[in-house]
Order: sequence, then structure tokens, then C-alpha cells
Amino acid sequence: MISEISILPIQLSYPIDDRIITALVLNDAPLIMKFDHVLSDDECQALIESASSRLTRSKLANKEVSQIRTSSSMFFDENENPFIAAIENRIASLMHVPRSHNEGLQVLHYEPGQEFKPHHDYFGPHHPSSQNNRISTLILYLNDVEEGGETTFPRLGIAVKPTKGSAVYFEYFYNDPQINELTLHSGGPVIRGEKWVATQWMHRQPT
Ligand SMILES: O=C(O)CCC(=O)C(=O)O
Ligand SMILES: [Fe+2]
Repeated sequence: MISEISILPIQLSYPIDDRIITALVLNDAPLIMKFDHVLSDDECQALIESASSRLTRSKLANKEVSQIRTSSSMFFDENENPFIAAIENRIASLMHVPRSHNEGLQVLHYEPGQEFKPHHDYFGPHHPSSQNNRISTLILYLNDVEEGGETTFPRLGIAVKPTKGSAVYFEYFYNDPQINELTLHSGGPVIRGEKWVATQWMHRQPT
């Protein structure tokens, strides 16, 4: 069997912009990584502040409101302002996908009891968006959560605790669909405190 190549070259650290982003491999195939120092505290705060007045009840990819996803959320426009553009550039460098392949950065806010039940981030073969499907995800944690809110991969026994400025990365661009299916994940219910994340999805081709 030929082993499958990941999008991201695996390194212990990624020097990007003015910082060194440190990395930990949580799973090989599908590749799942945890990154530290992706965003500074000021950047986390600025993202929360600029998103907070624009939040609405989250919907599923098919635009339906559902108990699967009870957070509130918003999307920044791509390249909306120099601050957002700088963050998009850093994320694209880290994800090793050109920025033109991105979706607008999404911010999610969860209060106690709110969650995002297990799902895949890519679209099924019959969905129109599967023509230019998503290939990878970076979930950036914008605050420390007092209790709960872990991002969990139930088929791999992996749970990532949200900590401010860190991120979890995973990709599902493998030829073997069974590997992609292992990226099933959830944002567990927040128990105490609140949870803010920003999600960046990358697509196979420019969006
Ligand atoms: O909040 C989380 O930990 C997960 C978010 C997520 O799965 C998504 O935005 O697609
Ligand atoms: Fe997701």
C-alpha cells in the first residue's frame, strides 16, 4: 500500500510572520495537529470584539437551524480589512493552501449547554458544494474555557481542550474515504464559562 501524503508538511514548529508556531501531531492519518501561539491575546480579543455585534444563531451547511449546532456565529468577508487579511495570510501559510482557496473566517460563540454535535466539515458527493469541496480545517481558540467545550474526534479517541491562541488542525483530502471519515468531530457542550472559536476552511480550488 502506498501511504498517503498529507497537505501539511509535518514539522515541530512553523516560523510564520513574527512568530514561531509550535506543533504537536495528535494523529497521523488523517493528520490532526495542535498548534500553539497562532494568535496573540490581543488578536484573540480583537476578533471577539469585532465579531460580537454580528452574531446570529448558527445554521448547518444546508442553511437549516438545528439542535446539532446550537452556537451563534458570523462570517467575516474575505479580506474584510487589513487586520482580517493579516490573519487570513498567516492561517493560509500555516495550512499550506493558497489564501484564494479559503472561505471567510467564521467566529462561533458557545454559552453553557451549547455545542456542535459530531459532523464532518466536507460536503457529501451529492451536495453542489462538493464540486469544490473543503479539504482542511483550522479551529482557532480565542479564549480559555473554564470547563467543557473540548473539540473531540470520537472515532480516534482524541479531545482537544480549548486554550487561548492555540488551534487544532485536521485534513480530509485523502484518496481513501475511510481516512476522511475519521475526521468526524464535535464541539462538546460548554459546562462553565463561554467558548469563542474562529474556524477557517480551505477548499480544493480557489473559492
Ligand atoms: O467548536 C468546536 O470545537 C468545533 C467547531 C467546528 O467543528 C466547526 O466550526 O466546524
Ligand atoms: Fe466542524
